[in-house]
Amino acid sequence: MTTAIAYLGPQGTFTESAARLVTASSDADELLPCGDVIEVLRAVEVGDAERGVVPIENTLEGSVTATLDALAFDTDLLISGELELPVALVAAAREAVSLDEVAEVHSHPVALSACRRWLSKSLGGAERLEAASTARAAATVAEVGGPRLAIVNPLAAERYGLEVVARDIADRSGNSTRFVVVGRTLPAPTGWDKTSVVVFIEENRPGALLQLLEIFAERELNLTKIESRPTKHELGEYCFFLDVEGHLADERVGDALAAVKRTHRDVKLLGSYRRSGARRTTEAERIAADDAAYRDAAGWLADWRGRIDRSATPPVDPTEVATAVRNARTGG
Ligand SMILES: O=C(O)C(=O)Cc1ccccc1
Repeated sequence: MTTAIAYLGPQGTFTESAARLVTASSDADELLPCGDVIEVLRAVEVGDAERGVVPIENTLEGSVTATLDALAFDTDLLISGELELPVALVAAAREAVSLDEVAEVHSHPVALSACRRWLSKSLGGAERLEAASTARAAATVAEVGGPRLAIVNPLAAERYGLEVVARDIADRSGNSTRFVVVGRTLPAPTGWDKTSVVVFIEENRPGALLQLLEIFAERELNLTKIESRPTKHELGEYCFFLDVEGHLADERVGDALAAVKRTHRDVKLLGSYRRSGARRTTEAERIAADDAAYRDAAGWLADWRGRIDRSATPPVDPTEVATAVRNARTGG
């Protein structure tokens, strides 16, 4: 059984840095670079890797839609963890080039969008070419050379022998990316967790989304993400990606998910896993206290249900009472 970790490659991607952190805290013995997100998932599905690491969200660009769609439509693997990393973007070329000579800029769509302003200000005339990853773009530019730039991780520039021509080119500082670890396991609760689901709303009717959100609001559950994506069946038909604080083993979260399943049926669990960032003790305590209250209430109800006498017949029959009342009125 392999312990390899598949990731969006080739070597030098931001995802590789994330995968290395996962390796450092596990017994994984090998990193397996893959050409795109679907390939990462396939590597785990066929057993070439035990887990996979893929980018899911960027602070400047929002969701990595290829990943959301792959998780919703192309696999039954589950998210088992997440991590957030700062992302520094540089522009690099095979040999020194002046910015006004650049004819092509290659990179992953998220990286191209994250430095949109710099691109239009400094490279207005250059063609933008999307690559499967930043390192893929670096490899292309290293191979072809000429008046071409790749927008990449500084480490990738070094690895592919490129020369950095501009640094810190993202539209805002503090650009970071969230990566998820996917596999077959549903990890146990840690007290600081998150649950991701996709809900397919069957009927397009007023209030359908509100009804879904109310399930969480009524239970005082915090949603950290809500995003709609086309279902790809019909124009105008959407599904909703929700991230809710807490683990599906938490009573309150379980209760909400059961309500979502009851009202929407077509619900896909994407995973229940430890949230990134430091655990907030007060929040963890609230969840524990809350679970105790839910269990108390369930126990109270179970006690009363246990006292039901199923052999007892009702002491009065309403139809007999109605007949008696009518007869008394008519003097019959
Ligand atoms: O292409 C990469 O290096 C990736 O890991 C995907 C990505 C691209 C841009 C920002 C963050 C992650």
